[in-house]
Amino acid sequence: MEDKTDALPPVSDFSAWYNEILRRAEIMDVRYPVKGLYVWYPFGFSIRKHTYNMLRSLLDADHQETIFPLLIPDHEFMKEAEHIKGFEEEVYWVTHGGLSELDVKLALRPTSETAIYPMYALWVRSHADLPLKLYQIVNTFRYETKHTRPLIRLREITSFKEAHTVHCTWDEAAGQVEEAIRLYSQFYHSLGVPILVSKRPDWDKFPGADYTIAVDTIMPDGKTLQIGTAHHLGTHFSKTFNITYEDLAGEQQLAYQTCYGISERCIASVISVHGDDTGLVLPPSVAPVQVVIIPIIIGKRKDEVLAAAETLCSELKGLGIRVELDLRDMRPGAKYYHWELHGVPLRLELGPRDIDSGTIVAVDRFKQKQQIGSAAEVPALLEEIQKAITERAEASMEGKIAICTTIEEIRTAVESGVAVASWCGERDCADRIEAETDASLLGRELRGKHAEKVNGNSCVICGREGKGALIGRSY
Ligand SMILES: Nc1ncnc2c1ncn2[C@@H]1O[C@H](COS(=O)(=O)NC(=O)[C@@H](N)CS)[C@@H](O)[C@H]1O
Ligand SMILES: [Zn+2]
Repeated sequence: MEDKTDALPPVSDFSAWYNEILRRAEIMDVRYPVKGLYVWYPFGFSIRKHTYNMLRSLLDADHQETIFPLLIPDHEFMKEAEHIKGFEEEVYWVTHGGLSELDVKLALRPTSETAIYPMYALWVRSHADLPLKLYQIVNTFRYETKHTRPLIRLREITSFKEAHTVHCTWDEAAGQVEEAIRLYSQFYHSLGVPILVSKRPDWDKFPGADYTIAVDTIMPDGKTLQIGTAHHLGTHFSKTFNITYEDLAGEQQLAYQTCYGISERCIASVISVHGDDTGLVLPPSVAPVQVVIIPIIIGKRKDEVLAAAETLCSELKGLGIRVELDLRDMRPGAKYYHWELHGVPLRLELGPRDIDSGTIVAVDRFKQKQQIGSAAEVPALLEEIQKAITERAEASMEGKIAICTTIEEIRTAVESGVAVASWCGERDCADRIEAETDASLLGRELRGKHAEKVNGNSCVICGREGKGALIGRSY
């Protein structure tokens, strides 16, 4: 499925690079005949599998996984006014079963609040049932009218992890939102993807939420990608869906809720943030192939080399490493090209000379070469590569964040990344900043060290005292 006729576009031509890498590295096939729907190649699906295994292992510590129905009756979907306003232009409807028209039209879930919360109303009876913390990883459907793009803006979101929690008090729900962001930070750290956390301005929060905390990363073209969100829902939905619990005094109380979601944009971030002009660069944590062994087969010692390579391969498998032994009838160089394109973090070369000297040539994805003595050294090597990939991405993001004190500086900064500037918090100043820089006000930074550098400075628009805000172009 890969042709090497012309070279991969450089990452600096990001849009072309991104489209090409999805095909060349066999991640997604964009030729499916419905706009906004794409097909996972097995290799891409394997990246997804390892990535979502990581996410599940974090969630399963104190959430339970389940699955709710895809189809939502319109009378449930239309219950919460703000939620409807936010989604009525994006929701797909099913109106027929076979040849007969349905008496109740059914929404394809764009997100599952209105599928889940009627059931939560039946399940939640007492404070003893709380906190309730469930998640599902399902496909959801949004009739996106902006430019659709594989893994980034889909009409069928194939890997939508949505968690929905129920609590006794507003503060407990607020604590859960914090916990969700902590979990997302851990998840993205395991992918080596650096993040910016911010509280979205009120006009950008999730429909029906009290507030929204968002996780963004900066893509190679300087645009931000929102790769996770956590919402405090207050009692907006518990009022509408009558989710109440009996408290210790025997009184009925409205429950407080949160929900938080991640989609396959997490895969888009791993591909984009780490990729280089040679192809994918996959952190060992999620690489389908962590180590590839290339036997250097020379003439009469072929059998000896192959035997040594087989032994090395089974030793690595014994260490739980995802390893491929490439026995294809190709020049080593062509093999190197293939595995580098597929982002394999570590290549081991084994030839007669290496056998004689009892060493193995180890070449990491950044083409750093060294000799190792045995398979036992490989786990530590993979950890070093994980760290190197993470640090490289963190440095790259830091280089895309600029402290700004004027609109002109913001305008320049958002060409290649994110601006940090002082904002008074008023909407009309935010509108002016967005209009004059053609970028979005991402919000007040949380858990980060950038905004504090401009806290107390005067607002870049009105001059009143402001606090640091993040501004950037976004997908
Ligand atoms: N069309 C889309 N394609 C790919 N990912 C998307 C799309 N729309 C949203 N997302 C991702 O899904 C995340 C959660 O979506 S959301 O609307 O913000 N939040 C919810 O739906 C809440 N119910 C939390 S699960 C977003 O942060 C964004 O990263
Ligand atoms: Zn202002």
